[in-house]
Amino acid sequence: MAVIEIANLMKRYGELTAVADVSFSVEDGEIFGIVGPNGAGKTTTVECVEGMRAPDSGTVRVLGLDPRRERAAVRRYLGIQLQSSELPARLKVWEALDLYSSFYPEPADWKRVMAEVGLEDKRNTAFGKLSGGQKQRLSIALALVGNPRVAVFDELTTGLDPQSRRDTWALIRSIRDRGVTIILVSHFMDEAERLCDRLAVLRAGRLAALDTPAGIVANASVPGVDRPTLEDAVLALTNDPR
Ligand SMILES: Nc1ncnc2c1ncn2[C@@H]1O[C@H](COP(=O)(O)OP(=O)(O)OP(=O)(O)O)[C@@H](O)[C@H]1O
Repeated sequence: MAVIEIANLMKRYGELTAVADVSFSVEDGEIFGIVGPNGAGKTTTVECVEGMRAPDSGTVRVLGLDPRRERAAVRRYLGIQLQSSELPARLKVWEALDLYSSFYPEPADWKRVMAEVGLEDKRNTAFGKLSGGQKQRLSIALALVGNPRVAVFDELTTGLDPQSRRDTWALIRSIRDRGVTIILVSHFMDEAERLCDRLAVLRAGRLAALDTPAGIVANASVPGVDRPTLEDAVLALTNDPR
């Protein structure tokens, strides 16, 4: 079953066409990655899924609902990762979780979510005193506290040390194993390869490829490289002057 369906999405900012024509579906229980260079339209695409931007044309459906016209209903099903700078510095970890869970009609038990992301021992710590990795884990917890069917993570592990990145990947897998469908916007090809079931590769607002990471590598034509990596394949697709 498709949880998210995007058909011929187009979005302009004035003269600039950020998303020209993008179509894909995300299946229930997938970890679906969106990759591509800066400015390719990744964030704009997920903002249309979240209902934060109105498409100029095309359709977006989340569990069959229109994220603009049925925004309140869609918000109940979607967990969105905050940019970590968006929380007040003095808010404590438990207060943030308690506050966010109050926004949802059927929230998860925030104490369980706090334990799942490994922040129990920081429950009384103010947001401003957390390390970068702990802030990131709190932002993941806040995306999960509403008990979402779909969670959207944009640049999940940017700025994290190698161990924290691996811990975050394990956390994302365990969230998926609980039945949450995940959309991940990433610049890290190792992350996309290890975590994602399928990838949409965007280039200048269009789909350059839609396949499993292994499928993208297998179909890549990277001149002069015998055994291309996913990064080689994605760079070849997104640098193609066609
Ligand atoms: N609010 C806005 N107003 C005007 N132009 C915008 C706005 N948001 C994004 N853009 C432009 O739209 C294009 C696509 O931006 P978008 O943020 O969707 O790309 P992205 O693939 O997420 O890039 P990045 O990897 O740098 O985050 C870019 O050229 C960007 O400058």
